[in-house]
Amino acid sequence: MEDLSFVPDLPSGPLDKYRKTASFDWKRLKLALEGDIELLKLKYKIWQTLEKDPLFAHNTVSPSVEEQKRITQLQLKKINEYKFHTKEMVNSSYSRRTRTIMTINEAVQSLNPSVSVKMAIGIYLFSNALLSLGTERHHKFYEATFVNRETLASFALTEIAHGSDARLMRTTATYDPEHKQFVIHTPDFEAAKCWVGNLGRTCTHTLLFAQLITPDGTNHGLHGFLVPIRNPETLETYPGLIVGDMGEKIGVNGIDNGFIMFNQYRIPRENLLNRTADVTEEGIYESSFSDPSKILGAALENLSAGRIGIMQESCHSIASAVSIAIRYAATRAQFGERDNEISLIEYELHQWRLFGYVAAAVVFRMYIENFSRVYLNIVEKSNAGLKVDNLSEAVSEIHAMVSCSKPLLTWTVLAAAQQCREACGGHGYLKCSNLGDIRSNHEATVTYEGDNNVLSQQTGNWLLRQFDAARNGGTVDSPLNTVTFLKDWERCLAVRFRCRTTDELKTREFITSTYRWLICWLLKETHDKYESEIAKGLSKFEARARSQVYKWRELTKSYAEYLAIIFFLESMDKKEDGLKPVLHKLFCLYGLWSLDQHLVELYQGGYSQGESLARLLRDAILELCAELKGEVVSIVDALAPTDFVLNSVLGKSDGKLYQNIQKAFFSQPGAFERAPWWREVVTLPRSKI
Ligand SMILES: Cc1cc2nc3c(=O)[nH]c(=O)nc-3n(C[C@H](O)[C@H](O)[C@H](O)COP(=O)(O)OP(=O)(O)OC[C@H]3O[C@@H](n4cnc5c(N)ncnc54)[C@H](O)[C@@H]3O)c2cc1C
Repeated sequence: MEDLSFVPDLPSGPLDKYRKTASFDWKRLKLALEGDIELLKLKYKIWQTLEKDPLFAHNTVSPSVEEQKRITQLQLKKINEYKFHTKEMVNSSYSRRTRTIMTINEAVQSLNPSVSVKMAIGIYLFSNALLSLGTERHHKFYEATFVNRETLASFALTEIAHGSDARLMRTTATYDPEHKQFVIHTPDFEAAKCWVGNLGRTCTHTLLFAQLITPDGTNHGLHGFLVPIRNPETLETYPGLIVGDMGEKIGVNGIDNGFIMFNQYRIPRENLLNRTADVTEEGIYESSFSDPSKILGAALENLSAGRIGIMQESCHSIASAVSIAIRYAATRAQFGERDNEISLIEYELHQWRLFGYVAAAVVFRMYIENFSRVYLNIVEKSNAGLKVDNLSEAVSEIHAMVSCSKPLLTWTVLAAAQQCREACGGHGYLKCSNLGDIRSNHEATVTYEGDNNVLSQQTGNWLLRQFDAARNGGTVDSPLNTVTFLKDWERCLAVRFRCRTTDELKTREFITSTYRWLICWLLKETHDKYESEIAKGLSKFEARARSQVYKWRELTKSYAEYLAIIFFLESMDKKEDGLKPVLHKLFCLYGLWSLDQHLVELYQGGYSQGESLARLLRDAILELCAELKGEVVSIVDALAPTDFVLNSVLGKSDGKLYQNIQKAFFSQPGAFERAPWWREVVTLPRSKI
């Protein structure tokens, strides 16, 4: 067994009562959730290093927005100086290097999400784009960004008037053969690029997406360009640019989101990222794709890694949120007798509100860990020119998986953060509970890198294509095996609910087969609805828009939940035996808790009749909550980062709730002082004037 002594022991205290009842060793579970001991060590090394550095000390009062930007940028610089990205890591295989980058990002995210977003966009997304969209001639920019950390970049796609619909964006890059340059231009404010992270104050370059126009006037669609923005020595923007900071947001204020307008701004021809398409010196357009939308697709596919990063960060946010709420629930008592009050964790209602999210935190973590591994292996093989069976089908399947999983995870984490805040009552509303910051810093993930409601529609497209193939005797293209069952869709749909006891529901067979029924039924419903709209004469776009509510959207959500479940199970089977009983309970709780939200469809589609499905399902959920009560404190010990990183007065691992709150109140700057503005509000009696 691995030596886990580098994970510090937890202090003894009031939480011991519930720690003693756990059936497993929390450090072993921690390792199982991380999936790799070297990466777990790296995380602790980062946390322990940053804890000692005053630049990373927590503030008791929120600094001004400008100050948050300054601190975030300084923190990023310092992280680069610490060189957690060792030479060995830079030179390791693609898959190892990316997993290490992702680990550094996650470790930093738990401490300050603004820094990790800055780093993810400014270094990783940009350098990844240079590798996948650029060629040899862009390698020096890769070196400057990824290896030497001299360049900080940004990613400029969104415009004021167009976000989700990238195709109609209006920034142009017109080729000038005389000077061998592209001329970038913004026709008006509605076409200004906006929301661009790092652009407002700091970035030196941006990866710009603009409509490429050749001298014959042909528009070849959106392409990626490498565009210098600021002098790296003075941080002054170059002439021909109007660049501004977007001001205060409702979260992640350490990031300088900016807008930009280009006034006939010239860049060298070589700054076109030309892996998929190029323009010759004379101005002739050459592409390996015949369809311009495919070029955009290839460019945006690069975002998959970014979306996986968002999912990993979301796993950390939910882990922190539930850790705070569970430790609070175990140490906070309300009602009962004096000296024998009842801890919140004993209440069934409280368990039901929180334990589903604890289960989600564990299932998501193992799902994403397993999925990232599969994804990176495929990319690595394909980059190395090795044969990957059905590569293009695998890429489509991965895109479909990511496009519904990012919505599922980010939405669930947002709901979890809110529930955890409420579960800590008034104290949860304190800034020093950290639940407010976890929630508001997480919130934007449901919108950026693809708005959830729009992004998940792409999963529906792919699922319906596979369903069509299955119905017409064609091939279901699912190299990752996520929907191979569609070949037997009629048999899946013939399954009926037959259980008589809750134990029969607490099984992988019940949960997975019910999900397969649900997906097949929703596919059929969505397909029928879509076809009926087409039959009325609507275009494909209109028919799709008319098939979203209760159909397409439910379908992609169910598929995402199914993915989480099957990838979790595959991972669980490889874990040590001592952890399997608790992991099985968490799996069952997540599966049944999620199915509970689909009861309407299960009845509507005739999967079950009568009251027993709803009754048994809900009884099973409550039984699982009761069974997990003795485990849950140790589960969150495995999920939680160090106390310094968790940064919550309610969630400290010593469980000394009231001592910790007192310390926070008593050390609040100026807490006991008379208000400095007291003179302005006191009305003195006339006689004393
Ligand atoms: C904190 C933050 C950071 C960001 N960073 C960057 C960055 O670095 N670079 C960058 O380029 N962009 C960035 N963005 C922008 C982000 O990518 C866009 O906000 C996102 O793509 C959504 O586009 P939009 O805001 O124009 O929303 P819209 O497309 O206008 O959507 C508004 C609403 O309408 C709904 N909607 C749209 N189309 C449909 C449809 N067909 N059917 C049903 N509903 C629909 C959407 O679901 C959404 O709820 C950032 C945004 C935020 C909040």
